[in-house]
Amino acid sequence: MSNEKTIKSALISVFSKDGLEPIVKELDKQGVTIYSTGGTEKFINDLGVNVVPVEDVTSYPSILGGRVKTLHPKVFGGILNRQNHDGDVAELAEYDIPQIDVVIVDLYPFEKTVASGASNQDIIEKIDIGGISLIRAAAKNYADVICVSSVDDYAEFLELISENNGVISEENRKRFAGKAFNVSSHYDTAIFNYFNTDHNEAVLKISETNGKVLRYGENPHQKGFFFGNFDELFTKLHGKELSYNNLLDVDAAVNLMLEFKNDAPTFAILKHNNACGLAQRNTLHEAYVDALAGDPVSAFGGVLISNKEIDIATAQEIHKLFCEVVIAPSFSAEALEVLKGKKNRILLVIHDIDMPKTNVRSCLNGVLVQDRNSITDKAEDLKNVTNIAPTQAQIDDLIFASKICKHTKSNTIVLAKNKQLCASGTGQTSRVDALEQAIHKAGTFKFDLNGAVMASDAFFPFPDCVEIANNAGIAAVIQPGGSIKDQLSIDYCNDNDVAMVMTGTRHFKH
Ligand SMILES: NC(=O)c1ncn([C@@H]2O[C@H](COP(=O)(O)O)[C@@H](O)[C@H]2O)c1NC=O
Repeated sequence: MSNEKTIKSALISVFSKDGLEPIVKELDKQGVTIYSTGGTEKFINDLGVNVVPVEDVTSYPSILGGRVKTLHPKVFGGILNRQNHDGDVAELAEYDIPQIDVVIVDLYPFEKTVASGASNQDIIEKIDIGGISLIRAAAKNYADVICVSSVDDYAEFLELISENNGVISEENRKRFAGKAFNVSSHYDTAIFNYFNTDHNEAVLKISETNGKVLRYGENPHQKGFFFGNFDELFTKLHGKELSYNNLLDVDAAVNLMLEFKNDAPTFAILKHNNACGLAQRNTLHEAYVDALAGDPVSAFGGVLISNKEIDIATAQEIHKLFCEVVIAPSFSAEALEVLKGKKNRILLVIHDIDMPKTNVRSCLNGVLVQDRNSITDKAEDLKNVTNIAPTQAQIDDLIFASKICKHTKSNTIVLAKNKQLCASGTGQTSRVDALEQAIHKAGTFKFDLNGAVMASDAFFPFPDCVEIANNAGIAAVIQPGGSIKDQLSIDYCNDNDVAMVMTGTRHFKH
């Protein structure tokens, strides 16, 4: 597939002029005729390079405030004609249409304008029409034309023309056409998603152009990729590349800690997406020590997150533990110095931005999409259903436990006391199993469950769980309620002086 073509003419119309200068100079050196639009033409002129205004080709001015400038048969004829087609060649001559061999476009920055919070009118004006049409036309006719559709490709294009003195193979023209359709489809996806903010259309369009190849997927024999903007959420200060499993744990950790964002110092340790330790204290150091006490065995190799700056005292404690990732809103300089002491330890500063409002996951031969679980149980939402009401300290613990429960794999039971996670049962097929796992674990790490509270992600279908919990010393329970047999659990609690509140909100996490 060699079919080489020598560049003799180029149409350049770019929003950002950054990085264009060396290309213009190289094209000029090779004697290429350059056509260009308003601002780009001025830029090229200012470089002292000869340039033909596109108006000279179209014999028409740029109109409607620039909405129409290259949209003309003489421009698109010059790009779309087939050079091996006698009819096309004759029409070019008949209508005095110049041949165009290269199209270089940088589109109006639609996504950036949306992200900047600009007005609707400003955003609409940043929907590029002429530029996207130039890209599509040039890419379609890659048999004769090369399309440079992004600033990201300038360096490669410059190398191609410099090395081969303007001669471009069909292979390269086709490759650049592929890049161009990537640019145009991504651009249109962004526009569609702007118009479909209320999800009125049951259509999912995701376009991620900065995919990252991961070392491997969940296991070494699986390929893995991450499609997303990691740098928007985090600044990575130190450590090895994040793996597929690290990313999943980081996601779980961030979502969990958002529940405690504005609270007193809180520290969480996660393993395989579930919290194995979490505590809230007056200082971060105490919070870390008590989070670790929740399960010092599971904490090995875990992901750590705090809602406050990591100070030196906390860092010195953390440094004794082998952990994969530490995430915090900031690190003091001394803390950073200590934590950098392990070469591979990943240190991430989390930025203050919102997480997406929807969750997406693969399902069968498609994807499932749902709203993010944005409900956090609050004291004012609790309905006391037992004769005795929980004390204020118990209410605080119930809310604390419920927040952890919401971010733990179902079925789950979370046991907590004095703002410390005592233990949880995670991802069990029965609620009783989850509770028994939690009680067993609490015993392993010597927690006294007398006076502790229990949170359940879903209702109790039978009174068995409250009975087992009461026998373990649990004093108060939080659950959504909604079982036809709720009364049996309520009766048991009343007979045994256990307080129970209902939230009306289920927190399944599958
Ligand atoms: N209206 C048109 O015919 C048209 N042709 C090219 N553009 C865009 O105009 C920009 C360049 O404009 P200028 O050279 O005037 O700075 C580029 O982002 C290009 O994609 C156009 N603008 C928007 O659609």
